[in-house]
Amino acid sequence: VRDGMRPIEVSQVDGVFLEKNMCNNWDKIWNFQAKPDDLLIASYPKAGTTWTQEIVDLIQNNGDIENSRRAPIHLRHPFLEWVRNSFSGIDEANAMPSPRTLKTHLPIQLLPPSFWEKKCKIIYVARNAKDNMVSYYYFQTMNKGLPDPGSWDEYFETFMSGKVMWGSWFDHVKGWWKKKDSHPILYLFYEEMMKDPKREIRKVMEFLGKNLKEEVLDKIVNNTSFAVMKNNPMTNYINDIEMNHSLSPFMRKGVVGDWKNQFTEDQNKRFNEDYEKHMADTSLSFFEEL
Ligand SMILES: Nc1ncnc2c1ncn2[C@@H]1O[C@H](COP(=O)(O)O)[C@@H](OP(=O)(O)O)[C@H]1O
Ligand SMILES: CCc1ccc(OS(=O)(=O)O)cc1
Repeated sequence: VRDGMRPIEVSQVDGVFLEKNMCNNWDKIWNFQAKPDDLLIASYPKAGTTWTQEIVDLIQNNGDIENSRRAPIHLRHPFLEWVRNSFSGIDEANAMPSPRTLKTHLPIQLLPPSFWEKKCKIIYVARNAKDNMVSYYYFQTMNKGLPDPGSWDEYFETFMSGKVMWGSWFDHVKGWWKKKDSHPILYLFYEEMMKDPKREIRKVMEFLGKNLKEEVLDKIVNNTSFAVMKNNPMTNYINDIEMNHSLSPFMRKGVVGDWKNQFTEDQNKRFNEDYEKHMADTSLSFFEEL
């Protein structure tokens, strides 16, 4: 597939749509050598990745705000599979001293096997499909490093068929959910993070084996709020040359239930029917409003 309007070509690895550069570099990605003390943050795109990254970074830095503002978030945590011009997430990760925190959007079956072999800790964050779809639509609108989404109605079909970058939302969230029973994976939900951020931040802290004082946790809650991250140039991607924030800001709304402003009644009905079928074989469930 070639997107004529943008400098991007899309291809597939094992039936999952990925940028062509990633597919051409697939051997290098697949053979990436993880280390036992690597921490991986994994997610479907637009599920709350950046939010989770900032929480993790602040916990690792014992709540030191200045330290977490040392660099934009994408430089603090290499985006493993991303390849662009001279940039390679794998090269960035290989050049980084340990302990490393890495980011990926790969579905479970495409994660380099060394992460399993080295028993690396993984934090996965998931978001309800409807809000995730709306957020992804606006992100593809503003990010010319991703395919043009077309109209909302067109995108609705594309998303439902899983023909988006990093593949089907359904396969992604279900695959990672299943794996958590046999591997150290902390599975977070965007909606739970919205409902009780301190409780979820504490979970991350415990998973990382840290013990921070209450006041430090409160500081992390405040500094990872939507409002603070939206104004923080180290988390809001304001200087990313591929993103046009005037079309839609990276830090867009940051709420649960925004899908109600986007889905038509018909789309909601169709979505719910398909959803039932796709999710019949999993114990995983989501809140789509708070
Ligand atoms: N601190 C925060 N609190 C709540 N939502 C946040 C957040 N930081 C980012 N987000 C939201 O998370 C989504 C981006 O996810 P990712 O980091 O995986 O790309 C966007 O959702 P919306 O587009 O719904 O606003 C963004 O606004
Ligand atoms: C186009 C590069 C890019 C940047 C960020 C992405 O997703 S997320 O913000 O981490 O969810 C995806 C692609």
